[in-house]
Amino acid sequence: MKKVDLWLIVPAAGIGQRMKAECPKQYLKINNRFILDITLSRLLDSAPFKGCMVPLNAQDHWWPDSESARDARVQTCTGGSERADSVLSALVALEGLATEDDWVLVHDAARPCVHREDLARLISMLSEHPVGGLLAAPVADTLKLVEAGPLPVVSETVDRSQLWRALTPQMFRFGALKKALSDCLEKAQTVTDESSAMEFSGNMPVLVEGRPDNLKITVPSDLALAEFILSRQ
Ligand SMILES: Nc1ccn([C@@H]2O[C@H](COP(=O)(O)OP(=O)(O)OP(=O)(O)O)[C@@H](O)[C@H]2O)c(=O)n1
Ligand SMILES: C[C@](O)(CO)[C@H](O)COP(=O)(O)O
Repeated sequence: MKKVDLWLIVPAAGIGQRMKAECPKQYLKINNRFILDITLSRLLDSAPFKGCMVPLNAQDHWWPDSESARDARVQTCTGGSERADSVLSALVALEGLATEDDWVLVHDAARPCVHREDLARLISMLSEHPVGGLLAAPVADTLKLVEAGPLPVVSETVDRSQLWRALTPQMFRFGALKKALSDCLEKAQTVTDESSAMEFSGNMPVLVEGRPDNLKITVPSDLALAEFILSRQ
C-alpha cells in the first residue's frame, strides 16, 4: 500500500459543561486511566502518524499527570474558545512540520471508543481522494423538528433517509483544512466540525460508515456506556 503521510490532532481544550463533572470530561477516568489517554493511545497505536498535536485549555492543570505527557509522539499547544479555534491552533502549530498535501486526522478527545478497524477503513478509503471525509453513522431514530415553548412540541417529523450523524476522525489535507477553517473563522461562520468548514469552501466530503458505538462522551450517562463499550472491545 502506498505510504500515506498522516498527522493526528486531538482537540482536548473543552471544559465539558454538559458533563457537569468536577473536572473537564477528558480527564475523567475509565479503568483508572484518563479518557484522553485512552483516546490517544488507541489512535497512536493503530496507525503510523508522523506526529500528534493536542490543543489544551490554557487553564489545564491535569495534563502533566497524564500518560500522554510522557509520550514523545505527542505535542501540545493552547486551544481556543471553540472547538474550531482549537483545531486551527493545532494546524498553525504544525506549520513547518506538515506539508500542504499531508493528511490530518482530527478526532475528539471525548471519543475513546474509536475502533482501529474504522480508522483503517477511513484511511484506506480516503488516502487517494482529492478532498477527504469523515466517519459517520446513518441516523437510526425517528427525528422530530421541535417547536420551542413552555413544553417543546413536534412541528414536523423529518425524513431521515438521507441523514447521517458526523463522527470523528475527520480526514482532510493540511493546507485545505487550515484555509477552510481560517476562512470560516474570519467570516464568523460557526462550524462544529472540520467537514462543515470544508463544505463551506465548496467541497463534498466523503462519508465513511463507522461503528455507532464511537460514542462522544457528552452527558453524565455517557461515562458508564463508554466503560461498557470499552470492556467489550
Ligand atoms: N474550545 C474547545 C471546545 C471543545 N474542544 C474539544 O472538542 C471535543 C468535542 O467537543 P465537546 O464534546 O463539545 O466538548 P466540550 O466543549 O468540553 O463539552 P461542552 O460543550 O459540554 O462544554 C472535545 O474533546 C473537547 O475537548 C476543544 O478542543 N476546544
Ligand atoms: C466533531 C463532532 O464530534 C462531530 O459530531 C461534533 O460536531 C462535536 O460537537 P461538540 O458540540 O463540540 O461536542
